[in-house]
Amino acid sequence: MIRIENLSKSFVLHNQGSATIPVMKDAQLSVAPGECIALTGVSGAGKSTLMRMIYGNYLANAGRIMVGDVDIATAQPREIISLRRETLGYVSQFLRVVPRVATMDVVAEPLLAIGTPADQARDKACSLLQMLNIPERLWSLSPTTFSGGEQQRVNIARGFAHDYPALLLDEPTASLDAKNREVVLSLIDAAKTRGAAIIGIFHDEAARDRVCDREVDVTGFTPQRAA
Ligand SMILES: Nc1ncnc2c1ncn2[C@@H]1O[C@H](COP(=O)(O)OP(=O)(O)OP(=O)(O)O)[C@@H](O)[C@H]1O
Repeated sequence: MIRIENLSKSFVLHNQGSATIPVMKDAQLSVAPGECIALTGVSGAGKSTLMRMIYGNYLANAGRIMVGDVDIATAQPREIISLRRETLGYVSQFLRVVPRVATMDVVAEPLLAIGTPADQARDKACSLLQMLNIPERLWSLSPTTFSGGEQQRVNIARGFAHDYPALLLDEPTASLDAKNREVVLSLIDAAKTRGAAIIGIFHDEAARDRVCDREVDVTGFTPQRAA
């Protein structure tokens, strides 16, 4: 479902004499439907950079990033937007809150975007918010004022509302209590069971061991080692 071939990335710092920082060279990675892989490696090794390239936020310098039959490395913005709507989900660490939009609608939005009838989208949103222990009295409020953990759970509910065939998870269990952490792990398990291909960054080692089938150490893709 996700296949990365010969992927390379350097950052050019235009405001610092165009200094070039090579971060990744010839990265290879393949994730099958139903498989969850963990990106590992020391801080600064390039885990977030790889994730951002797969989501199309950072442009690759060379190589291919196939998600289904779309190559993100060369796709037009329009194709990337459509891929993100239908195929590729991303649970980032922080919720990007739109002021004045009710929590329930924040969670239902990805379903409405693919044409799910409003009542069905709301039902799914409510059941996810319930599972993730967001008190019902908060559902009609904007999550702007929610605690860090509450915002993260709203973000997870939103990320799991639509059954994306491919899913990127950035620290999905960070700042969660034991009970909610279990809920998130069960959502990941369920996504694998329905055939989602998942790539995650998990600093929570026990969580990683529970849900990941494989670890990929991105240090192996740093230019010095690859040379
Ligand atoms: N936008 C950017 N501009 C310039 N350099 C960047 C940019 N983003 C990342 N880098 C550099 O790329 C390297 C990899 O960073 P990245 O954030 O991907 O590492 P990481 O493995 O996710 O680290 P951590 O575990 O600390 O989050 C670092 O040396 C970083 O300074």
